[in-house]
Amino acid sequence: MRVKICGITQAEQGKAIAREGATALGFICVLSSPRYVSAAQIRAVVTQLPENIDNIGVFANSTVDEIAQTVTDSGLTGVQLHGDESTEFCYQVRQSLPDVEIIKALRIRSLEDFDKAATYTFAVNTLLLDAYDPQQLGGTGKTLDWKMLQQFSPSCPWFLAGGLTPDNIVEALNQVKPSGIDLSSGVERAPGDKDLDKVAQLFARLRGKTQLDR
Ligand SMILES: O=C(O)c1ccccc1NCC(=O)[C@H](O)[C@H](O)COP(=O)(O)O
Repeated sequence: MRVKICGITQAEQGKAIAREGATALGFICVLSSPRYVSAAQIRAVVTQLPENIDNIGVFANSTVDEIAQTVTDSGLTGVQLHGDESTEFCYQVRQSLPDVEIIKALRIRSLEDFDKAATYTFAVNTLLLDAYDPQQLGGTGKTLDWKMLQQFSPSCPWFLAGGLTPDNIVEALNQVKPSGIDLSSGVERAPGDKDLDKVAQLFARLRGKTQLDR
């Protein structure tokens, strides 16, 4: 299973989290987020990481040119589209960046959103399901209805996100079988400042539960 830890801002924390077993790190490229990092800051982190780590930039309602420029400047290997991007826009990003993993994040409110998610599978490599919040796009700490997610089986790999913590991860994975998990505020001291004890606790619980990739 893939494990993505999102909202990395510091190289030392990124390196430590990769050593613990993360398969992917997420970097927030959304200016309004307290976890925002510039392309230069991302590059300073990714150059210190092992090559097998996926480095995912999280964008919301950016243009294709802005995304492509950030990928070039930073060394990102993946792009997560976390705003209101259409299927056509996702496809355009995929065409522009053929060697980059394209992840579409959807903020789920009801069962109907599963049908919407299915419409993106032709345009992206991977889906990510996050919790809905009227004020914040992501990093909210809110959980999804895991029981409802038992009905979600898209034709592409997908990440479960939203309020996952070392304390609830085993319960979540007992109910849902995603291809990967994504955590941010559940392993933080403050926005953008990861709590390495919580990260260690998370991987200890995962090792007892599931086969990690790598
Ligand atoms: O984390 C942010 O600040 C953020 C801001 C704007 C768009 C997306 C953002 N985060 C996206 C993520 O992938 C988070 O990991 C995801 O929302 C889960 O967060 P959490 O519920 O805190 O685990």
